[in-house]
Amino acid sequence: SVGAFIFLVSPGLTEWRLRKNGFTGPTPSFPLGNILDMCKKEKMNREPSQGPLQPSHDIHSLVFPYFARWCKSYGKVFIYWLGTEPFLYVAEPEYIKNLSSVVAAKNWGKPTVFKRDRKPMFGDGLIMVEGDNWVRHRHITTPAFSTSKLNAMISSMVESTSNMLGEWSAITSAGAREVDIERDIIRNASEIIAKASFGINNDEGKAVFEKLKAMQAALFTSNRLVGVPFSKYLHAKETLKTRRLGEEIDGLLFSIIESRNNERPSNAPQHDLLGLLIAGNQNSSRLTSRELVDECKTFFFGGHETTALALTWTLFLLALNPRWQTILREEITEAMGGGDINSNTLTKLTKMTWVMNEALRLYSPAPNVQRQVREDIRVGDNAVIPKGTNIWIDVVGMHHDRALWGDDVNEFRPERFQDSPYGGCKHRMGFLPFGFGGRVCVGRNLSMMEYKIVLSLVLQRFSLSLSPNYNHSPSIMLSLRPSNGMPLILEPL
Ligand code: HEM
Repeated sequence: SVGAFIFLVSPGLTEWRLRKNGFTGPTPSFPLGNILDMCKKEKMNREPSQGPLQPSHDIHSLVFPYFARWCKSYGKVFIYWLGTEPFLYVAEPEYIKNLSSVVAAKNWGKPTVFKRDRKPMFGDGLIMVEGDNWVRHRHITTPAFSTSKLNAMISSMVESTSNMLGEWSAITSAGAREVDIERDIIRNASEIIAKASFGINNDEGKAVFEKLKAMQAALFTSNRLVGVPFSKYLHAKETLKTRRLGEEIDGLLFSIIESRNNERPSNAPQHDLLGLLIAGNQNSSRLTSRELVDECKTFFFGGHETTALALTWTLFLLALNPRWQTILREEITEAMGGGDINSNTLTKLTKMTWVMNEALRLYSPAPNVQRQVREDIRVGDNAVIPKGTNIWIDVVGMHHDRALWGDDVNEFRPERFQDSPYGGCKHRMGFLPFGFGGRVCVGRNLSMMEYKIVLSLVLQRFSLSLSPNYNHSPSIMLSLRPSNGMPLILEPL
């Protein structure tokens, strides 16, 4: 049929146009593109190369062996193929700056493959919407993330975290010392984000939370082959399960929104993000209930694992660097002055901000930023990037690039952020843990607040070291995770 013909031929045409425009890259095969190459090399590099207690932070060739290899042959900007989709690989900050000056935030697309595969998680929420719709979503969501609004969430974050630490204390006082902190930190962060997004103080909220967690577990098994045609049929059972859970979650969120819409204005306003969106949802560009549902899911999926992993990798780095545990503990004690954590305390934790940045640099939870070109664009001399090309920005690659950071690139040195918000990187677009331009992460203040609260409470109660059972194997499962968990030894203080 004509459809099949276009399906077979159009990637070839794009490949031809890209090559004609001077872009090189590994030769793709049909229909998998360069995927086999990517899978093969990944397995070969899985052998642990160091002892468990001296893990190396030089992780680029470990997590993206194929990119590290292709960079050697084709440089920091080249084309590769995920299935039948062309991706422009970019690990060159100046190139990103140029892209950013040619394409306005609202004209960026998100890769179609990525949208389709993540539909159950993000729907048409802020991460995925484009054009004028993105402008409208961004405009309505941004005020909900203002510092004054977020401050109302501090006490609930403290409460959830204190429960987790209570469990850790019970474990240590029963004689065990090793805890897989990754699992608990993710669980805590998912509770925090559910409370912050739509509230879980009633049965409906609790049910949404449980189903979202189940959906995440199902997505992990089904979402591996991004871009390969028909791959969802290989995981038919999980695909079906996710779809059913998705419908149940939507139904519950719709009814939460409906009952909130029907509440009298005299009722106490809800301080979660959904409540703030509903309160700010007055004029003609308001978000529909469908869109509000998708924002709730977007905040949940976009907001908890990323923050949890920033914390997990930080605790790992601190376990290896006891001196920084002491430095932070002193800063926390001084900032709190014997009182509780509040918004004032948090702003005083400047060294903790350096540590967060350094952890986000070495182990960026969002290992890449993805975009799609909606119109042919011209970057630099004559090279035209054809409409439909996906852009894959290798954040891990840039964060570990010696040419950008210097010889101490793979060392944990938070003080590099003391005088520079880019950590002394030679190019300010070389440090992109939260993306760039108008589409930069809307939740970064929320994540920083949560990060500081959790880290302060942990460091006040425990001193940390790495368990001999830890096996250093960071890998990409949507986000950058320790593939064998994060067992730490906790010493109560
Ligand atoms: C350490 C934690 C986090 C990291 C590393 C992170 C990272 C990112 C990155 C890389 C992007 C893409 C930006 C781009 O395309 O240029 C993004 C966008 C986004 N993030 Fe985050 N994020 C974090 C926490 C959060 C939290 C807590 C929330 C919400 C509660 C959130 C919600 C979003 C949303 C809605 C977008 C889409 C923004 C837009 O396209 O306008 N993120 N984030």
